[in-house]
Amino acid sequence: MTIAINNLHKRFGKNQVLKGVDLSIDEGHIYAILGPNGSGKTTLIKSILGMVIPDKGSITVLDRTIKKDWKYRKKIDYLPQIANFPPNIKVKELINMIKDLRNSPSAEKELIELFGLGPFLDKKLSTLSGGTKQKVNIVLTFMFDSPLIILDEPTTGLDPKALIRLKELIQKEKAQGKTILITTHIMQFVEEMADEILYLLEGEIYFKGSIKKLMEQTKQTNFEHAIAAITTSDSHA
Ligand SMILES: Nc1ncnc2c1ncn2[C@@H]1O[C@H](COP(=O)(O)OP(=O)(O)OP(=O)(O)O)[C@@H](O)[C@H]1O
Repeated sequence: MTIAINNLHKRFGKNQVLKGVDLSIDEGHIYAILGPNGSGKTTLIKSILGMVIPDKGSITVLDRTIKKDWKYRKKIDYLPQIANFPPNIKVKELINMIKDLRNSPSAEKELIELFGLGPFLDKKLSTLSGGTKQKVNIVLTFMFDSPLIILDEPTTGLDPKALIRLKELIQKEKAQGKTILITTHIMQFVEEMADEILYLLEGEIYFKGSIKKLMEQTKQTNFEHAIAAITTSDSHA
């Protein structure tokens, strides 16, 4: 099992965001973490990354309890929802900086080509468009070869060509046996990419299963409608 989460709780002040999340993630699949705005998707992801400290519960990543060992983070490639990099550095400086920090083999050249970033390498980050910045973030995420990939809203700002490239890239990683977690509000992306849906609601995993299972349980023929119908049907995990 790639990730095992038991009875995870997290509160910010009076806001109890996670109220006992139980979850197991198997190797080699693409999981879509879904749920309404503010349901705790990013909080769950950050807990797995050790960036949010849970109040209660346990998380193991690649068979290690994460509390005791931060080194597991080297095995995760993470694309944050909002990346805050220094605005005055150039794209190639940023790529080199991240390479130095990770000190692992990296394959940035092919990715720079894939997303047409060659002409932007000498440009400062502050001068890039939102979509171009996202392409840079995608390069930074995928240039390492980690068994676990976590993508928080990866499609933000991407044009159709870049979106196709991203989808191909994710499928390629899956074919290599990697485990991929994705949050997104783009249901077409989920329908095309996800093997399994994890639906967070009111601090718990409300539904876990394939798209087929979701359609059957909600008695819907359209995926977007099935997602919208989760809470009104008897789909509780
Ligand atoms: N560092 C923090 N301090 C205080 N509250 C926080 C913090 N991080 C998240 N929250 C709150 O926790 C709740 C869940 O936020 P989170 O970002 O995990 O939701 P989400 O499901 O990812 O939402 P979205 O779909 O809008 O991205 C929200 O009410 C948010 O305001």
